[in-house]
Amino acid sequence: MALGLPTWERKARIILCVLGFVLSIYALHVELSRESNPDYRAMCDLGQYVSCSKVFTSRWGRGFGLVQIFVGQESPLNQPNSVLGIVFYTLQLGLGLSFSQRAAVFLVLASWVSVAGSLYLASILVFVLGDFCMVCVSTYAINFALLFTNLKRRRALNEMKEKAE
Ligand SMILES: C/C(=C\C[C@@]12O[C@]1(C)C(=O)c1ccccc1C2=O)CCC[C@H](C)CCC[C@H](C)CCCC(C)C
Repeated sequence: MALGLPTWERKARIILCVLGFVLSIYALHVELSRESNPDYRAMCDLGQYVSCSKVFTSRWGRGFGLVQIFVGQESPLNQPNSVLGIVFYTLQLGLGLSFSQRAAVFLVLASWVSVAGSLYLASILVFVLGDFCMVCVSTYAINFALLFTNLKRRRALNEMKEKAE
């Protein structure tokens, strides 16, 4: 079954998804800790302009700062970005282990959305918050690498299908 799929693809996916998942959990932990205690200092708070908790608790840290325009800040729909990240990496890992062609197409699409989201969040980071958030930048790198992995995978699955016909 796995014939034709590059062997590194599965390994790369597992590593990237686990990393992204752990970083998202950590971001969620920092955000919730900081919200309940303003004096909380996270490991990734290294200075005034290198502060992750400042970024996570900003208005862009929930629903990309966009959801609250439509539903209000306190709405249950306005979840932290990291919750979306947890869902995203879980899907990427779960569906990525199946050999379904349709799943592969969905993974590529979701990956493009995450890269667009990363570019958006990166520009907020640089131009609005003026902060360097290492956890954020790491997740952008993971999202780019995951897109590359997903594109490779879709191509390989397509070639397998053509050979079978
Ligand atoms: C920890 C993480 C992102 C980091 C961060 O978001 C954080 C936490 C944040 O508070 C923040 C504030 C201000 C500027 C930048 C930032 C961020 O950088 C994970 C998201 C990863 C990725 C950007 C998720 C993309 C999900 C897609 C929308 C998927 C859609 C597909 C669906 C079918 C599930």
